[in-house]
Parts: sequence; C-alpha cells; structure tokens
Amino acid sequence: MIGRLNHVAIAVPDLAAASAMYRDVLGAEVSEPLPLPGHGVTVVFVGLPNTKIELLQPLGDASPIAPFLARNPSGGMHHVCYEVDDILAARDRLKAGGARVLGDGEPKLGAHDKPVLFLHPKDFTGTLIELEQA
Ligand SMILES: CC[C@H](C(=O)O)C(=O)SCCNC(=O)CCNC(=O)[C@H](O)C(C)(C)COP(=O)(O)OP(=O)(O)OC[C@H]1O[C@@H](n2cnc3c(N)ncnc32)[C@H](O)[C@@H]1OP(=O)(O)O
Ligand SMILES: [Co+2]
Repeated sequence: MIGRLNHVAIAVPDLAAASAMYRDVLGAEVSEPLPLPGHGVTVVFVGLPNTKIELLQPLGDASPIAPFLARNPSGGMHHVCYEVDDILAARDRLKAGGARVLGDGEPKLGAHDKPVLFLHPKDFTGTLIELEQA
C-alpha cells in the first residue's frame, strides 16, 4: 500500500533560522515559505536527491503543531509522509483494520495540492504518518 517516502517533516520554532541553517550550513536547496492557513502551518521544502525535508512552523493561534513545539521547544521530527496510489482505498483499508484517521477522515489538499490524510501516532509506533495521493 505505502509507496515512496515523500518527505520527513521537522517542526521548528523559527522557520527562517531553520531554513538558513539548511541552506547556508548544510548547503541544501530550500524553497520559499509557503503559508498553509488551512493546516495552521507555514512550510518550506528542502530538496534532496532522494526525498524532501519539510520544515514547518505554526501559523495562527490554533496550529496543530503548537502543542508539539510546547513539548519540544527546540523543534523535532514531526511526521513522515508516504505516497499511496489511492488515498481513499488506503484510508478505508486502514480504518477497517482499526487505525485512527485524524480529522473528519476526508482527504484535504496538502502543500503539494494533493489529497493528504494523517494517521494517529499512537497506532503507528509513536510516529505521526501522513499519506499523500501520488
Ligand atoms: C498537510 C500540509 C502539510 C503537508 O505536508 O502537505 C503538512 O504536513 S501539515 C502538518 C501539520 N498538521 C498535522 O500534524 C495534522 C495532524 N496532527 C494532529 O491532528 C495532531 O498533531 C495530533 C492529534 C497528531 C497530536 O495532537 P496533540 O499534539 O494535541 O497531542 P495529543 O495530546 O492529542 O497526542 C496524543 C499522543 O500522541 C503524541 N503525539 C502528538 N504528536 C505527535 C507526533 N507528531 N509524533 C509522535 N507522537 C505525537 C502525544 O505525545 C501523545 O502521546 P502520549 O504518550 O499520550 O502523551
Ligand atoms: Co507533511
């Protein structure tokens, strides 16, 4: 069911500083900031030869990553994103297997304008999983 690793996401308290570190210290290509008000985050993508790193900081006062950053003030690994061929079929199969799909269970468009869903970390070895329609 899951395919390519689309990105690994790191929540950060200061997106500009984290972007500069990846660009200037680690020598990576870093995209411009992309506000995603519908998701309560602003993101940049660090382009790598075999996948991407998504750096994200809270946007607005109801950001879903604010509690994570309160627990991890320096930032930290937040989620992994796997690609799936058919996100609705994947969702239905996972729900049938007892996994918790977050939100209302309906895919929403993510940073790549593709449908995404999130699976509860406590069902997947303490790891928040994002699925993105390939
Ligand atoms: C879609 C746009 C973009 C893209 O790539 O295209 C993005 O990726 S946007 C990313 C930001 N959006 C989300 O993360 C949406 C899904 N997330 C959520 O709904 C919440 O963050 C949730 C429910 C995963 C966690 O909520 P909260 O931080 O309030 O904590 P809880 O008390 O509900 O947590 C219960 C339990 O889970 C542990 N936890 C929380 N977050 C994570 C995490 N990122 N990784 C691993 N574990 C996590 C938390 O510590 C609690 O554990 P416990 O042992 O019970 O204390
Ligand atoms: Co993501």
